[in-house]
Amino acid sequence: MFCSPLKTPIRKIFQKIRSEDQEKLRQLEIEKLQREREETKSKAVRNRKGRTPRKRNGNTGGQQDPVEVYCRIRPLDNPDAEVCIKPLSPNVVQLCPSENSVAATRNGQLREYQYTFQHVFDEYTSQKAVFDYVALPLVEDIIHGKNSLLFTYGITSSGKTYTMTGHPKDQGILPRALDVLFNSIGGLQAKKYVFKPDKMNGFEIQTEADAMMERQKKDILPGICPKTPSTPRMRDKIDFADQGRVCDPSKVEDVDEDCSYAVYVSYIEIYNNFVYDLLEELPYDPITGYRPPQSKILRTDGNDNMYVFNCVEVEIKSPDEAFEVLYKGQKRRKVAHTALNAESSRSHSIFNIRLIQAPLDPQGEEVLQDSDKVCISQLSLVDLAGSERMNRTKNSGERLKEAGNINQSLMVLRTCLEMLRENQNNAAGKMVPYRDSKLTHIFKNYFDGDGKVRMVVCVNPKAEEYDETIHVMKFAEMTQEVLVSRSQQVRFDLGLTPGRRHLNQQHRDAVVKAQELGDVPIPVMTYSLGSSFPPLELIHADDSKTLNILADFLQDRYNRRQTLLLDFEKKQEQFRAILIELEKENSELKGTKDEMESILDKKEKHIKKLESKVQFLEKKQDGIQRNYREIEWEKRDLENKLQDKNQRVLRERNEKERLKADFRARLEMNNNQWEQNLEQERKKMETAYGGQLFENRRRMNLLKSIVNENGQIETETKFKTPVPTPRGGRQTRTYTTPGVIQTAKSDTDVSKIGTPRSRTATTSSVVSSARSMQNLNRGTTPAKTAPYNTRHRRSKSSSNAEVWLDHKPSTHVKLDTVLQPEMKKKKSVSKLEVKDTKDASKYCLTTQETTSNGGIKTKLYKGDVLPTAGGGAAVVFNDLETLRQTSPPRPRKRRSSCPEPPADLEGDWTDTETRCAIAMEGHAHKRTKSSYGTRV
Ligand SMILES: Nc1ncnc2c1ncn2[C@@H]1O[C@H](COP(=O)(O)OP(=O)(O)OP(=O)(O)O)[C@@H](O)[C@H]1O
Repeated sequence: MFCSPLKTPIRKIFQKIRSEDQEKLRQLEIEKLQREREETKSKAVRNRKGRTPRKRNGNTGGQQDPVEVYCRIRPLDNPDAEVCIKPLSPNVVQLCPSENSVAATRNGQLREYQYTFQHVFDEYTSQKAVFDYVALPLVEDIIHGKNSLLFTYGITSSGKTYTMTGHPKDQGILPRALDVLFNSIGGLQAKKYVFKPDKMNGFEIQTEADAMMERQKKDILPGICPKTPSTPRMRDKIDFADQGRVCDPSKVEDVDEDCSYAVYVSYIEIYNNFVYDLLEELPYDPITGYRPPQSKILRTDGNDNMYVFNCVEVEIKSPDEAFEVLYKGQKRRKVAHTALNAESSRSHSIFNIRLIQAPLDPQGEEVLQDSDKVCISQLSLVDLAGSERMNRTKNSGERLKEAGNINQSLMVLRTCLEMLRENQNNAAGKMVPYRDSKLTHIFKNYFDGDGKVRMVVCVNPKAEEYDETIHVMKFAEMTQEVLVSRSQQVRFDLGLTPGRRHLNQQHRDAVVKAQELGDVPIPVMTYSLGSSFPPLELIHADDSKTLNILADFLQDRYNRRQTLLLDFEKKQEQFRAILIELEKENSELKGTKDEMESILDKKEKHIKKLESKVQFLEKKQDGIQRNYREIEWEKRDLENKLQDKNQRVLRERNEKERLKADFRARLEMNNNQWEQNLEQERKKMETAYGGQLFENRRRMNLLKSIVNENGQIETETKFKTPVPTPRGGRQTRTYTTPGVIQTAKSDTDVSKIGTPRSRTATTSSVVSSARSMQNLNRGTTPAKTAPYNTRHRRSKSSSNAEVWLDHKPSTHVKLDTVLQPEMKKKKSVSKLEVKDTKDASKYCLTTQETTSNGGIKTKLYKGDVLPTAGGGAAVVFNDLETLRQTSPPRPRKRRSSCPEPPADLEGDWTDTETRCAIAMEGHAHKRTKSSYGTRV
């Protein structure tokens, strides 16, 4: 089938293809540019991730500061108790031994010792004062990118934990430090996960988009889909405000606003010289409960800093979050009840606050994506376990072991500091045994590196504590002599506009306002050189103060101008680079455009060619369609004719069927007619036979008497005629000579009987004539009584005209019997052929068999040959002659009047008759209903 062509739309299709091609080219160009940009971006990201972040970018500048030691005396539990220590001045304490002290008993004299510290806090000093004095400068340092270590030292129950942590209502250094830190950087914090730990003590920077993805993954999604109970999350949130916590309002002023900040905390303890992570989520087993924590190992990072490997660091965004972490860690901390302290710390705890800061990008929007410009500063707040005398604590078992380890680690700390001092004073260069204890190993960086180290020596003024306190004082005094390198404040001199975060915020606010007001033009970002000039009026000629203020102001203004110029130049450079890039892109695009235009020209030419080809094909298609229509008409015409013929054939077939049925009906009618006629004939014959039978019997008796007289002839005559039963079946009636009655066993027997009569003759004597019997029979039998085929009449010609077909098998033995059948005209055959039956009207079959007494019995079956409708012949047997040859003749005996018939007569006769039913014609036919003959 051909489709109808769409001539006009083809042009439109071509135009569409052309425009699609152009569009595709444009898209390809855009994709190419995007790919190039992404590649450059990913290269930048790869370069960024490959670097290890620097810990800090300041240098020591060769300056050193001694470890600052503060002394805090706790109040007595019993105000009336004797004291062994009293502050003499803000820096000096005096240690007075009690009379019971070991030193007093040993020396026998009560000697007083004075110790000078950075500051001495008496028992009335508040937590706030201690914090402001000791820890606030350290918080300032951490914000300025410096490291600091603050630890509390003292004997057990001297107030170390109280000083470091305090109570919710009376907070110690740690919570206050967190408060101040968040008060200072709260609004300058980067979004969560912008700074991400690299698990090697460093941090990497993520874009805000990546950080948002991580927030969704870690914080939002687990909240939406809570974890299974087998891995319990953090304990329920604690509201610290409910516990009466009062925030410290202090704030560090000098914070770089053009930086972004993030706070990470970790909480570890050193217990029995093993490091444990107090914030680690312990695996939970429903049967055994929480699994015990695994100790951590210490490692050195790329900057030779010690850190706890695989330690959990939590990013916190508010003091409350920090307190949750602190609370969680404290619950896990090893605390025990001892004789000297109800809640004695059995481990050294270290709470690390790490502040990560990085400058903002030039727009003041996001963190600058440069890992080299990241500063990590750390404040370690350490609550040491208290040294204790074994005999005083009366510890045993586990507590005793703990105490041993605590004392051991404190001893190592003492040794390390002594060694350091010695090295610093004498340049001894001895190896400091930091590795002897985890406590000293972990703080190695603070003593070897730069930063600030402060110690608060806590003292219990109880007189009984004198002997131990004196050791603490000695250690504290010695520690003050150890020098630690000073850190420099971090400054990111990148030449970026100072105050860009603030300006950006102002600009954003202005844009929002302008959008709200509608018509007002959107303001552009402006840069300022700082505040206006200070008052310049000189009070007197030597007013150096005003001049100094002016000089500072001008210096600051100059600095700002320089920074702005730098920023401007940098931006110019960037702009130029972008312009060059764009110019390159432009020229490349021009080249591509020319290329594309030439491709387009080629394609247009190709399209024109295709259009002319299409026109030619359209014409060709028109011609083909015309032909197709004509063929279509012809086809339809032929189909109509074929349909007519089919109908005619169908009609004729129906007519034939009808004729056939008609013919069959007529045939059946004729058959019925014939059957009725036959039935009538049969009935007539039966009535005729009745009279004839009587006559035959009479004659038979006559014949018997003749035979008896001569004693030579034995004759038996049997007639079997089927008589119709009242029910339409057949009944067999046997006629025989008197005294011999034979009855057929069944209808089958009757049907087997082919001839109505039989005769037996012996040849051993002269004989009577069977012929006379034959004639007798023939004379009494009416010709028309033949029951088998009414259509073929028996020949009525004389015996002279009869032509016999004498059928003798080749094995026939000729006997010299006197009595022979009379066959005037005969044709002898040993093998019967159909053609032999053509001229014959009579048929005789001769068979021979030996008898039991050695004689030969010859049987002659005779019958009429009748032509059949199929062109063959049928033999109706009607006579049987039996010739017996016996030897030698026995003396003559008088026979009984009714001799017994031979026993085998009936069977033989029947058997042979069956054998005679041989097909003589070349084709098969159905058996007729007649039981007297066999049609062949
Ligand atoms: N300055 C102080 N003002 C009021 N109470 C204090 C002070 N110092 C300590 N205390 C109290 O003294 C007790 C013991 O103090 P703390 O637990 O802090 O001692 P410690 O040195 O940490 O002991 P340990 O080494 O055994 O852990 C606590 O009940 C605490 O409240």
